[in-house]
Amino acid sequence: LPSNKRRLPGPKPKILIGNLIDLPSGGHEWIQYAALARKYASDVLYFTVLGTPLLVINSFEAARELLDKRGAVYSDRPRLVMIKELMEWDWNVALMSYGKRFSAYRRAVQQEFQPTVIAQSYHQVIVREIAAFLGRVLETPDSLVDHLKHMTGAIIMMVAYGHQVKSVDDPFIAMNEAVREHAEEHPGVALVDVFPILKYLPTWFPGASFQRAAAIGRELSIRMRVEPYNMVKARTESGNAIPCMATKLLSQDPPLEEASNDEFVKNCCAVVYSAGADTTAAALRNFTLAMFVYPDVQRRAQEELDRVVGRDRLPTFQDQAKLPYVLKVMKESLRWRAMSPLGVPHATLEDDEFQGGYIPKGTTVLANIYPCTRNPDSFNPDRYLPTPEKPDGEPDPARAAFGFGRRICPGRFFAEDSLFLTIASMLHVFTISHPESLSGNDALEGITWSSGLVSHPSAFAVNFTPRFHSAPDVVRAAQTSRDA
Ligand code: HEM
Repeated sequence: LPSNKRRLPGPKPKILIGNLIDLPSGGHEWIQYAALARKYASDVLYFTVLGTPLLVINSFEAARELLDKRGAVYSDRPRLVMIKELMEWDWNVALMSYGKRFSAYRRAVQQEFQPTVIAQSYHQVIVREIAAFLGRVLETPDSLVDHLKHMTGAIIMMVAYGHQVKSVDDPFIAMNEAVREHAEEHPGVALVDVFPILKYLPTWFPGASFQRAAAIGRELSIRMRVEPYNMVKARTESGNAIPCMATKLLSQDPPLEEASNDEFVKNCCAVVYSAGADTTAAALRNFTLAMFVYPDVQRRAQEELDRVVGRDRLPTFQDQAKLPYVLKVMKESLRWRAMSPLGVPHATLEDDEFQGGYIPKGTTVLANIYPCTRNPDSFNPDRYLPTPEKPDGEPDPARAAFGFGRRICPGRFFAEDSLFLTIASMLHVFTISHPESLSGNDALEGITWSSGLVSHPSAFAVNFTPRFHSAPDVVRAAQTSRDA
């Protein structure tokens, strides 16, 4: 640090390695960062790792101030040698450095997922896949994880590529799963991110196992972009195109920043394919857990559904305005456990100062979403109701769960819509319960959440019991009418 600059709070760096051994690891890192923030009585923590600065933000206010209000400075992404350079995922707008090329991609993705387009073009896909999902849960209630993978994958594949997923063994779902597993085994911060020089080691070099991992990651990166895209191209050429994001972008000119429209469309659709399914599935697993941990919340939501929807049909998007409690259950599912607890790292484009401390250009910035929301442990949809002290209720958790500033998730409206209707439908059709009828903290015993870009709860057993006699008929009727 320049001698006239003050270092922000955080553990004292050691010679050469800096804070390498102070960085939380071994799971639930977001809780460890929050504890460090309390220890240093600061909502921002500053580390240096082998010369590279890292800032971890631990409060909503600091995240708003830095990432939202100072977006011109805080919207870059770090170098990420392993993912971007070795695995060659640099085509992915979520990882792209800030600049003209990024803006062109971001604009295209954002336009496809604004509320008017979603309502016009995608609601019907969501509605159809939810009916199919409910049917599968009725048939094999023990396979929730597979059913969620199937549904979220099917929605995204239809929206992005016009591809109808027929089973959880669909090759594109399997490919996405392979990417997810690979990312979990080889998390973003590999040794090569700390020592970029390692990138030049050949794969056969002892200790260069990351090179072999990178080779697999590279192959997946290519297949993921090329294979679904080629399918759309082949269908278009044979006159059987199904309207979707890919066909729409193909009919337009590429932005000036990109010479080839093929590449542009391939990259835009692949980012939606890679970012859109797993996050939504994680949110729905957290929701399911919360429902047997908090049976009173479940009951209140179901009373509202009985009042508004009755028992002859499934809930629809048109019911949303009349289902304020169910909507708050959805919001609370975004807050209770973050699907992406440390978000995607931002990076600074210029030197900056905050609370009297210095933040150099090129600092990696993590927003720890976990402490950004208060009372993290109780699932309480009533927290959003106005009180005399808080006339607007507590802040909408979507303002943290989807990240911040110019990099905020462009899929957030789409994600919230899919979550709302899935949650309303699951609550309408099923009583969700713990197999041994446990509730409260006892029902959470032993459950942990994975680290990584997307955080999933560990496996848990759950019972889905049709809530009323005709519930299976209501689902079957919805499947038939929506298939027609
Ligand atoms: C519950 C579901 C979802 C959650 C919790 C979620 C969360 C996030 C978060 C935390 C970020 C990082 C924001 C930041 O850097 O500050 C992000 C970025 C992104 N998300 Fe989502 N997301 C979800 C669903 C989706 C969906 C459905 C799509 C696609 C339609 C999508 C597309 C993207 C893209 C393209 C980015 C990169 C944005 C950029 O770098 O500018 N996400 N998301």
